[in-house]
Amino acid sequence: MQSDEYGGYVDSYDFVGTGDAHDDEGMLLVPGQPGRPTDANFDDPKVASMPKILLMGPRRGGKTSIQRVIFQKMSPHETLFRLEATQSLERAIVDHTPLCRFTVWDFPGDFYEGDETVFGGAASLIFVVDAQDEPYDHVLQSFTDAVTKAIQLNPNIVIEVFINKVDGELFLSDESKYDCRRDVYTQVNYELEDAGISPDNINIRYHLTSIYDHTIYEGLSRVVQRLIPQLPTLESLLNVLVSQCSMEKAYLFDVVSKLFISTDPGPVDMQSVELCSDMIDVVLDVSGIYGLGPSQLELGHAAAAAESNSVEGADPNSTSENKDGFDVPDELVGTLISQAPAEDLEEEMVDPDSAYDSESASVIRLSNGMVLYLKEVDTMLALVCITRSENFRKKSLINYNIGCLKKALRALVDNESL
Ligand SMILES: Nc1nc2c(ncn2[C@@H]2O[C@H](COP(=O)(O)OP(=O)(O)OP(=O)(O)O)[C@@H](O)[C@H]2O)c(=O)[nH]1
Repeated sequence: MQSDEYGGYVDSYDFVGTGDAHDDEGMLLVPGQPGRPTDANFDDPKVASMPKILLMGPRRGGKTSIQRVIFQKMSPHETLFRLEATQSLERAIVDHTPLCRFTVWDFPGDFYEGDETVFGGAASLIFVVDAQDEPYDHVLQSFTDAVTKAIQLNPNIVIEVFINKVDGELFLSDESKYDCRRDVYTQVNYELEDAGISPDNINIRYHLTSIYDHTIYEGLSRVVQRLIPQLPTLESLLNVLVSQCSMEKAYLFDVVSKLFISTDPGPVDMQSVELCSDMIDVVLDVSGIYGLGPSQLELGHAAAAAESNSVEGADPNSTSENKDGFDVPDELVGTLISQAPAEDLEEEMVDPDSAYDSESASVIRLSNGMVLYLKEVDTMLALVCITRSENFRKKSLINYNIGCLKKALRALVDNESL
């Protein structure tokens, strides 16, 4: 039996590492998330209509590692010994939250010589360059080939260059990273001009990334944000929330991938994004350990709330309509409960599906007087706010406004599925 939702659940799974599933064309199918079905049909109109992100670039640049670390929660160190060279196109569906759905196409190294029509329906082309493998000229020639074909077939495609592996001894200083970016940028422009393409006519974004730190999340978040048609609406909703509640910053995170899909229009400070993203780990870990007792499952409380000094636990008496008065659909609570089998507790990795639900909330007070406030706002979507402690006193006002935001998000999702 298969559910009609791709983020839904089937009763037969092929987990990563327990056997590879192949589609009709013999392509290896990789689940978008551990526990997701691998027998997804990429020809299904619903899947086919999702935006496509293409991962291309030279061999061992780090394409598969990026995909596995972000979307399948492989630890960066594991990529060292668990990944073999990609032999054929690998595709994955990323469908954790209704506002952000897409497919990732991981091509084998070197420029893809096969069917160029793949560029046709693609939203983004990410070209992954190994920053530690100088000189880049040979690699960037194949980049020019890919870009030329991509923009010929699809002028709307967004080109992103991930200058990957900016870590280790070679890139200890920020200066060395910026030098590397400048080298790649100059070389790309040179190659494009050589191929008769004016670099001014193509919008190419450059990201310095490493799977060993937060830069890869930042780079992919920027890519993914461009795929969301409702982004301007999300930004203005967050803007209203931030100004009404005198917050410093608010981010919407996909809880599973930990990519931030939107924020208010104020400047983004990556340290604060990292902090918010770490908070998601804390919530999932604490909920995974303490939030899944049988009694809580019966009551529909898969969430625990963490606070650095004190813990704000979920109200044991609350029902599916929580204390803030938000309407939490009973079916949702029911689904979440049914997805939390006891054996999950034995898994080393916390399954976000079972550790995160409509009751999930957490407050962390920092020693510098700032407060981080996390609240569930939609399926696998978390709002993480940064606010001064003096502005956090009117918590009911903040919760009321977050309730309004939640309703607006639901309306956006419902509109989308019409
Ligand atoms: N230091 C460092 N190593 C990385 C990073 N990303 C990937 N690697 C390593 O690079 C090696 C190759 O990674 P892959 O993900 O297999 O590269 P690929 O581009 O998919 O290679 P093909 O499958 O041959 O196309 C692995 O040993 C990874 O551990 C990074 O950000 N920093």
